[in-house]
Amino acid sequence: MGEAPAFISDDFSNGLLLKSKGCETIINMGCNRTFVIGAMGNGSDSSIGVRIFEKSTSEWVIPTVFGTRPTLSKGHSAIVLDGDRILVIRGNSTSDDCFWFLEVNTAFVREQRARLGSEVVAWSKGVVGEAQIPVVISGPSGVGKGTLIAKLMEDFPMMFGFSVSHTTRAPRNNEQNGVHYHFTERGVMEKDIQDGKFLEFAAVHGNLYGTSVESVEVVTDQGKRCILDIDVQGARSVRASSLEAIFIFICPPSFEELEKRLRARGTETEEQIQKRLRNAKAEIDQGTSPGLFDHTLINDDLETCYENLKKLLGLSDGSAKATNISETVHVPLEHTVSKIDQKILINCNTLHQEKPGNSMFVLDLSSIKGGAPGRTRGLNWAIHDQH
Ligand SMILES: Nc1nc2c(ncn2[C@@H]2O[C@H](COP(=O)(O)OP(=O)(O)O)[C@@H](O)[C@H]2O)c(=O)[nH]1
Ligand SMILES: Nc1ncnc2c1ncn2[C@@H]1O[C@H](COP(=O)(O)OP(=O)(O)O)[C@@H](O)[C@H]1O
Repeated sequence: MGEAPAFISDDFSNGLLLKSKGCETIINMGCNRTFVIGAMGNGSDSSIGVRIFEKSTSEWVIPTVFGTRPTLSKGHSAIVLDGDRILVIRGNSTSDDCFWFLEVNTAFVREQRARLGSEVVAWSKGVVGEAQIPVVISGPSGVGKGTLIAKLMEDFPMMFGFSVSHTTRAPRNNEQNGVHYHFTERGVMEKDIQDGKFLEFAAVHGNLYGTSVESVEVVTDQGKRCILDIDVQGARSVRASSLEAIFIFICPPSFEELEKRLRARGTETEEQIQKRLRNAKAEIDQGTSPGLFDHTLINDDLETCYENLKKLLGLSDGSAKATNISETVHVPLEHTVSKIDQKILINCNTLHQEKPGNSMFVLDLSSIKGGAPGRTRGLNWAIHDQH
């Protein structure tokens, strides 16, 4: 692309200032790079695009974009957070689709940049409220993971969401594509893994299984706590990744009982049952050895195990802390944004609206953790109505 446009502003090394032209915001990151966030760039017509002006070479770069992209709005504001990400606030929208993070130099972005050898950015949606860290549940085939997770989802539908994995295994009779798994061709899945779309993957019982970044994002974008049902290898990968989670291993009361359950379920051939039982030994060994899992639960009596699981997740009093989504507020098109320490102040000019006045929202960034898309969560906020 050609010359730098005339409207690029001077360098604002503290990153607090933004300048917009139409629906574009211009952010200088350090001395070398200017991010132009708006309609143009690599966004499709309906999403916010990003392009980067490299001052040292006077060249425009269109980065590879990870994560779910925000849809275009009539206007937005943007502000630099801690030098590694930009907070983008979509105007004329409500808090469930208002705060977006553009990760420009987080650990995840640096990792992907090194892997691809080209410029990378990553979007993630800011969910207002106490977003709780994902729950990883592992255990041998037939131990009752699916049964326990189904109970949790049924009892707390507003609180938990299931990360739908991809797998190359064939669906069972009762399984629906997109609900239990995304059933996928091996070649397609291998390509997606190569393209960095997976948080983790593993070969289990002769098939490929994996958690896509998007499958976790879909849940966290709803403000729900994500549950991952993954094998021990997957749990180890997640442990090693930047995704913070609580790790729970479900253990059978005995090997004989495991075999009985697996046979009683009646979903596998004899050959598949034998393979799963062989693998179960190693899984139980690894799962119960120290260091990987935070907690082990024995699933002997189902109700007792379920109660213990709820206890671990802070739900033992039976109270459904129904949702993480707090009060929804509207951020108008006209607003200003500033940053003081770990607080973002959004001052809304409501003069042109039905109920004129000024409202100030304060977003608390202290609970935001760095890392991959899907991790930039947990905004707390307070509303200071200045009517
Ligand atoms: N690493 C990894 N393992 C997965 C994933 N999804 C499912 N698994 C694991 O794959 C194994 C086989 O799952 P499945 O075929 O549904 O059989 P089941 O264990 O008998 O329910 C189980 O240990 C699951 O926890 C995933 O996304 N990643
Ligand atoms: N505590 C339990 N006691 C007896 N049967 C159980 C218990 N937990 C689960 N089951 C049964 O065992 C079988 C395997 O459970 P499932 O949830 O499919 O296991 P996983 O998802 O770990 O493979 C199912 O038929 C389920 O109804």
